[in-house]
Amino acid sequence: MANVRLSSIKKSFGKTDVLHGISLDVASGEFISLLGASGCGKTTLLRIVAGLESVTAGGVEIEGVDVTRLPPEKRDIAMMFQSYALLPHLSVSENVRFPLRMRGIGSREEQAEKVAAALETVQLDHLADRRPRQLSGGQQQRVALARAIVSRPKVLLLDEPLSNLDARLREDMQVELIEIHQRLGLTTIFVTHDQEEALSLSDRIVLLNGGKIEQEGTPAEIYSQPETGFASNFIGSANLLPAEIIDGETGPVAKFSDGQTLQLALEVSARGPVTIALRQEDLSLDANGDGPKAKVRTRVFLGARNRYVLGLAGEPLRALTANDVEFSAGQSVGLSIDPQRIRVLPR
Ligand SMILES: Nc1ncnc2c1ncn2[C@@H]1O[C@H](COP(=O)(O)OP(=O)(O)OP(=O)(O)O)[C@@H](O)[C@H]1O
Repeated sequence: MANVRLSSIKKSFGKTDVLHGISLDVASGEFISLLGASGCGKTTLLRIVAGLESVTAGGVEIEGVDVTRLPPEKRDIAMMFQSYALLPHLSVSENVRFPLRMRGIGSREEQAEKVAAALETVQLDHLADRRPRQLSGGQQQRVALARAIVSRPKVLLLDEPLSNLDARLREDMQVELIEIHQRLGLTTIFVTHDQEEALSLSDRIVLLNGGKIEQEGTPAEIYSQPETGFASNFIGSANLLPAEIIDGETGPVAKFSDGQTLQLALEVSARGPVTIALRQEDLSLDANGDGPKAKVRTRVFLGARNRYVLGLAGEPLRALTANDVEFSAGQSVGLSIDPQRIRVLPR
């Protein structure tokens, strides 16, 4: 049974349609990410699951029970936001106990046991008596996480919970979230606009675009088989180039507007106008390469890598290389790419 089932959810605010019919099953114990650009409706969808927002049409089921009209406290879910809103006058353990108290779950002793277990899960048991202001941002984040998991909700909803943390802490918390999820097996819906975060954390990614599901699949599927230009560009920020597929001497080739061609995999059956998606990290540059020639426009030094911006058939083309690959502006370089890594998308 699906743990969470969303059926044809629509949401409008006044005359603005924000969600256009979202259907989604989340399996028990699954970690799913709602990924998309700002304004695509991720938070609205999460708030609908939580019961903080009503639907305009459609329904929400949790473990087979229709909860569409139930208030948040009757849904057995927990939500953690970007701003974690701890109560400043309460200690860490009192903050974590708060949802148990509000819902009258268990005796005082049972509550204390649950609080201790939740604090241990997020490795904060030694700071139980501190006040929030005596903690670092990352520690406060963990208190909020402990508070969210203390009642072992059926569904854990996380809305960009790591976006206030600096890069290093964020990576640590990502690893911690994965471990906690593995240990507790909570069904989790995670909202993010960060593709790397979605790729590294999720069992499944649901890519949203303008209030609709653009594509869903495992991180590997979404990364290596994007089905649309939007998906290719959003995940791994691919280069999207207009081209025409024609039959070359050794199978299909993509012909660009300047007449240059790029070899495609033999099994590509499309012919005619298409969009070719080339990932930045899949392109190799070689001064003497025999692939299509592109002209170097700029180089951006990224530390471990270089990003080159080149021009191919009048279109900008970005390529990531090792940091010791040196070309100068204006230089013409040959491109090569494994034909299997080239995605052909309908135009
Ligand atoms: N209460 C509201 N009243 C009117 N419009 C709203 C309301 N809440 C959200 N919206 C609009 O709905 C759209 C989707 O908002 P939502 O917050 O769900 O997007 P999001 O994908 O989570 O974006 P972000 O990553 O920026 O939070 C936006 O255009 C937003 O302005």
